[in-house]
Amino acid sequence: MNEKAAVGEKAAVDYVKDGMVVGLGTGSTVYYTIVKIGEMIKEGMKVQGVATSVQTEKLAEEQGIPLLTLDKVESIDVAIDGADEIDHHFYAIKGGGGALLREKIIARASNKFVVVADSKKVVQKLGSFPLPVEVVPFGVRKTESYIQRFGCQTVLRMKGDTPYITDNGNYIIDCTFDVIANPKQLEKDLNNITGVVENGLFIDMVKDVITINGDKQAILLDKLE
Ligand SMILES: O=C(CO)[C@H](O)[C@H](O)COP(=O)(O)O
Repeated sequence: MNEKAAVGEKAAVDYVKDGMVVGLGTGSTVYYTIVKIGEMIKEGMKVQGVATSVQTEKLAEEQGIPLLTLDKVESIDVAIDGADEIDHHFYAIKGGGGALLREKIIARASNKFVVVADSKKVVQKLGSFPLPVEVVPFGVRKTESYIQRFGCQTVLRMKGDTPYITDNGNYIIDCTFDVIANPKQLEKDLNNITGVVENGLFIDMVKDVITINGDKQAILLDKLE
């Protein structure tokens, strides 16, 4: 079994229980969680999902997972999602797939937020992966210049010849820092810029991380406090 399948399926089996409302992340790792939840439902378990993207909505529907909108649920028991990078303090970069805003809203609304990450995603320091920042299209070049003041190189994400558009109708600026020295502060600073909607740093949100150890087993990562 590949690493993504191993961590993705373990999350479904270990965290999703009968009667739960589950936040369904976006991407190629949580794909395996969603497919597994679909199987569990076919075997008789009652689970409802809240999707973090249009892409996940489609996948969940294909797998027979009943969906609710966020404002219809009282609380989300657990949300499960991938990450682009995660460190040992459980700070994460997300948004490689462009779904960071809905992912963060759903992670925030969940009683427990679990990240599924193959071994390549676990890093000592965040920053090798360009940090996605969702911005409103109006005045994007101005917003980009304010972001650059934090010492990064920026690229407006494109899809073909036109800017990539998120499910919320916004743009994404990918920001290369190499190393993010203080993720906690940077998360706040970026969100203080007028024109920034949200950034892909997830700070003090992740409760558990499922990854792969040296023996190729899916395990819970130890957290450095
Ligand atoms: O944040 C995300 C999407 O916005 C994904 O969770 C992240 O990009 C990881 O994706 P994958 O599991 O495909 O590597």
